[in-house]
Amino acid sequence: MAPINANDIVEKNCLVTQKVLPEIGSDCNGNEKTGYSYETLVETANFLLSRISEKPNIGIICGSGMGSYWKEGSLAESITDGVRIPYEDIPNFPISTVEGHHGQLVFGHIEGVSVVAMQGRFHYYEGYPLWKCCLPVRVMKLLGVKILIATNAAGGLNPNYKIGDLMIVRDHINMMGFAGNNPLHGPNDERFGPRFPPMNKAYNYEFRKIAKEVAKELNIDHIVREGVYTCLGGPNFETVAELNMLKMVGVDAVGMSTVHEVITARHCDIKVFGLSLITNECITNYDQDAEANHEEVLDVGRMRQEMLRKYVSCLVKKFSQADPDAP
Ligand SMILES: O=P(O)(O)O[C@@H]1C[C@H](O)[C@@H](CO)O1
Ligand SMILES: Nc1nc2[nH]cnc2c(=O)[nH]1
Repeated sequence: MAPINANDIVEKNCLVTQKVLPEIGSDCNGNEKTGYSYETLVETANFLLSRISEKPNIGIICGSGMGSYWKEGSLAESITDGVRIPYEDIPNFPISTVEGHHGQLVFGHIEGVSVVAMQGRFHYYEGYPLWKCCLPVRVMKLLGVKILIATNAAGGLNPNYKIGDLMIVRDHINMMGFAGNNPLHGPNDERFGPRFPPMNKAYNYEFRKIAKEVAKELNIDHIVREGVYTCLGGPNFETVAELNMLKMVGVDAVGMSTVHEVITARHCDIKVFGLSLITNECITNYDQDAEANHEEVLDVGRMRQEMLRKYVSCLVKKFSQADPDAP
């Protein structure tokens, strides 16, 4: 009998179990996939359009504790005329593996505005390359989305921030990008956007101004801050030395998402508003007993659920009125 060749087993298993998708591009060694083709994402968008009766104007990414779960009173639950489509039913979509992330798209209305919300997002630490984490943003573009509200849970590094505060994202530092890990890495398709997109106006000025005004109207301005967010790859929380380094370079809040989604959105000319819920205090000295943990992140999300629902709902309405492109 011929000896068993491990390669044959792997290859056979791959043929049976691997769903072959038309990913495009490669790195200079010719083996790293860098995206799905425009045409593939059009297929995904057409599938979704066949399930809904109105195109969404605003896309919302519900992060950990920001409506990523389906609970009474959450932002995603407040969407009226809701059409819910689980990620696993959507052609070419990844699936959500994070506790507290429901894993579905919700189409419908908030304050009369047509929206699509991601209940749960995709993270690098789940094993997805950045382009795949951001695939839904490109699909949103193809669905007609003009504005993206990207929310996240983050650790508060600014010593003035308290647990439960909200941070309007003024800007980000693309730490993973410093090492060349970027969702736009690989061949560029001009139908999405330019090869070298600017990022100095990543977070829309007008929306940030509106968000501060709305915070005053809702009487929550005492907990609403504005600052700089950074994303690290995760899944571990940071060491004391790492946090002190981030503090030195001007980071106010640390998370594991958003930055690459925002880059992808700006690349295809979607206007962006970013909002972080400060779910824990970053520990920047060695004397503290406390340790960061995901349960605390979800608990603080639950605690702020009602306020976030109100705040983001108002923002949806005001952004839609302020955006001359949005119907
Ligand atoms: O999905 P987001 O960025 O809101 O969630 C953050 C990052 C990790 O997924 C999780 C850690 O608790 O919170
Ligand atoms: N990287 C990181 N992500 C978070 N998400 C929620 N809290 C944190 C944190 O402290 N660090």
